[in-house]
Amino acid sequence: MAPTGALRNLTLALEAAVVVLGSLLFIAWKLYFRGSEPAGTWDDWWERELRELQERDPAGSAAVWKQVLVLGLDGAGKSSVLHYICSQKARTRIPPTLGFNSAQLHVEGLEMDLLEVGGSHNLRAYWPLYLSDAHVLVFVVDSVDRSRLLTARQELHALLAEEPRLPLVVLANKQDKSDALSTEELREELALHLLSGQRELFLLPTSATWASLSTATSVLHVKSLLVTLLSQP
Ligand SMILES: Nc1nc2c(ncn2[C@@H]2O[C@H](COP(=O)(O)OP(=O)(O)OP(=O)(O)O)[C@@H](O)[C@H]2O)c(=O)[nH]1
Ligand SMILES: [Mg+2]
Repeated sequence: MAPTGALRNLTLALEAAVVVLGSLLFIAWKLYFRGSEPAGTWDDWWERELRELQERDPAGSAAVWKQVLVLGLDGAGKSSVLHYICSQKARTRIPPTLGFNSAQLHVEGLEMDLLEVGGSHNLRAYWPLYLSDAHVLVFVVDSVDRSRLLTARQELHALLAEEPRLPLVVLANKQDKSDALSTEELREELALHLLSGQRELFLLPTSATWASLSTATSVLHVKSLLVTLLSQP
């Protein structure tokens, strides 16, 4: 029978060897990962690594959030514009918006929240409530709907009376139709010169249809404009 004392000594020696080996491995691991960095504490090293990672991957850093408010009379094409800005898939029927409709776009470090409030008469009373959170207003006009241009103009001017600085993008929509008014005619009809003052103002001809996505009136130009506009500090 082996003496108990010798067994205890062997166990102690083995434990000591494990501890020494563990310490050596830990030191080697630290030295290996620190490479040629100047001496610093463990915390310094970890913070430096994190900083480098964030610099290497700016998309991983927090995106800037901006809200785009999309308004205009019922049937002007707001939902269609939103759909084709966010998705390039053909859609045959887009139902009228009975309340709100929203879509999110993540482009170049920008988190864009596109919010449409329906344009029917009863919903227009809610439009002003959303202005204070908006970074830009997109106002969609049906370029064919001559009989309601005055209403569109009155609604737009009333809306912006208290918002002298809010950037405005007016879309002269349905330009694919042969009887559409031109942007020059709409600029006059909507009296846009009265709204320009201190704000950035754009008037774009658009066709919110799948067939027009690769044409000069594509809504993808609106997307580019919004990215440029909202990327400004
Ligand atoms: N030809 C053509 N039709 C369009 C265009 N934009 C929208 N439409 C059509 O117009 C109708 C109304 O479009 P919507 O996008 O629902 O209009 P809206 O402004 O969202 O209307 P509400 O939600 O009721 O306020 C739909 O039948 C669309 O397919 C366009 O540029 N060209
Ligand atoms: Mg709609």
